[in-house]
Amino acid sequence: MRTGAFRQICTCSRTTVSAQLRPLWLLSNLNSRRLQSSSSGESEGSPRFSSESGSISTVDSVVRRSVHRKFLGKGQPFVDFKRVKVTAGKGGDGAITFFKSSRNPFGPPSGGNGGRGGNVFIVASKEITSLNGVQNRYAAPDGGPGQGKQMHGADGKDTEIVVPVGTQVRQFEPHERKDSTTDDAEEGNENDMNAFEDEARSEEDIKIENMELISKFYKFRSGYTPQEDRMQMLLERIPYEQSTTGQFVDFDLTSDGERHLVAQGGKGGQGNPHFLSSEIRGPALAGKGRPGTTLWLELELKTIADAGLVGLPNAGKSTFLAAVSNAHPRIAPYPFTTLNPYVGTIDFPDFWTMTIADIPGLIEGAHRNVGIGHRFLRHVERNRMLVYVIDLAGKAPWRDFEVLMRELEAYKPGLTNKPSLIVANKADMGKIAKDNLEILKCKTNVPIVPISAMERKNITKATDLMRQMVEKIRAESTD
Ligand SMILES: Nc1nc2c(ncn2[C@@H]2O[C@H](COP(=O)(O)OP(=O)(O)OP(=O)(O)O)[C@@H](O)[C@H]2O)c(=O)[nH]1
Ligand SMILES: [Mg+2]
Repeated sequence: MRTGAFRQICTCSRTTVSAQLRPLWLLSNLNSRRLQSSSSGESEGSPRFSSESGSISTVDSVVRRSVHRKFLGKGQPFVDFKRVKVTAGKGGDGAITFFKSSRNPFGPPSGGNGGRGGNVFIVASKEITSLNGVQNRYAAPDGGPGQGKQMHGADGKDTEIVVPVGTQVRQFEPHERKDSTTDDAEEGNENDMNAFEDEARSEEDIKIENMELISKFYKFRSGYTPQEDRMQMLLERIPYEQSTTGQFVDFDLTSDGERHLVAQGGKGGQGNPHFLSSEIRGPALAGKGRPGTTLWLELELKTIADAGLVGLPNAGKSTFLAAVSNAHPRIAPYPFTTLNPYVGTIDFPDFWTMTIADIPGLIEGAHRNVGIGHRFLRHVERNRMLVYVIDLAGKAPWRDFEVLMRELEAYKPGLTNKPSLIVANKADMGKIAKDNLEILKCKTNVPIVPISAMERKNITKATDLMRQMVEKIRAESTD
């Protein structure tokens, strides 16, 4: 009896150790054994594998839990603000080559142009809901250099920054930029201007400066130095070589698939055939690729939904969202259960749909960022209509409503002018809820629908009213 018990303990501990040391090997082994057991009609917890079933269920439950967390959005932190440095690719240099043949060892110029540097685009996708996956830096690849036989370099591949729908993109200038990354073309121009302005400088200095400027835009075959008249010709060409400076970036991505160019790749340098003229018969120079645009962007995600749920913590916003839509938000009897906006879709029987956003609870002083109010308020801004979720079981629900209105107005004047509805929740709480409802009705003209989100009572009345309002807003916006 005692020996048997001891053997059983040994078997269990051996299984546990191997599960920790060789999880993959064990998992496949166990899975195949589980398959055998199910094909032979045995239940999962069959006594035959009793010592191992504990390990299987542990692994399974871990996997299941992590999948569950992922679906709830808990696996990845929600990010709604990010700063990003973006650099487009540099253009490739043009080539300095000549056709050669047995008859003509110094044939005509044949250098190909350099390829364009890769552009950087920003694309909106409804598949993602957070800026979490956006990196801090993006750099598109450079264009390829030109080759002999007039072969042009390949263009750099374009890079895409994928962001959620509702992201606002704005360019900003960080302090360090002034010194380190001023566009060298602009710098060159400035030098050029100064050269003419400063009469005190000697001709020799001007010559050196011009040569420096020219060498930013052109490359020469080793040992070749352009003569005076050619230097002048190259200086005159410089304005045409400069990359066009992009416009200030400031836009809003409001629909799925919307795509904007934010940083343009540098132009490729021209090959030496472009410098052929009646004076220059064998051009020993070519254009250099231009640098791509570098800029800093601020990305700010502001949820866009047809209706936004606004309420104090614990009012029952998430319970209402779960009752009316396909969403499964976390619901708990303590404040700030919801910390990130959560968008669900309400499907009506006639296949008409609308989106609804559960916004984290706001408290008094939210407009001063009390209770990280600013982070939450930014998600109220862009919903088409507002649904105030008020707790009828509270001490003075009408005051809660006043606080919410005040906070919204203080954050952004005019925000409360959006079409609104009050969903008076927890109407199942007996006399106190009934009395509070009567007082609330006297205090405001905003339509009120008493509901019990928990018991799913009067929900359809609320959603039908929301639909009417959204249909009206959509119709007005398309007019
Ligand atoms: N009696 C009653 N309780 C409700 C009702 N609706 C929600 N509750 C309860 O109220 C508590 C808070 O509900 P939530 O839906 O998490 O509230 P919330 O507004 O999302 O809260 P935060 O996310 O913290 O802002 C939970 O314990 C719910 O079960 C209702 O209609 N009647
Ligand atoms: Mg909630």
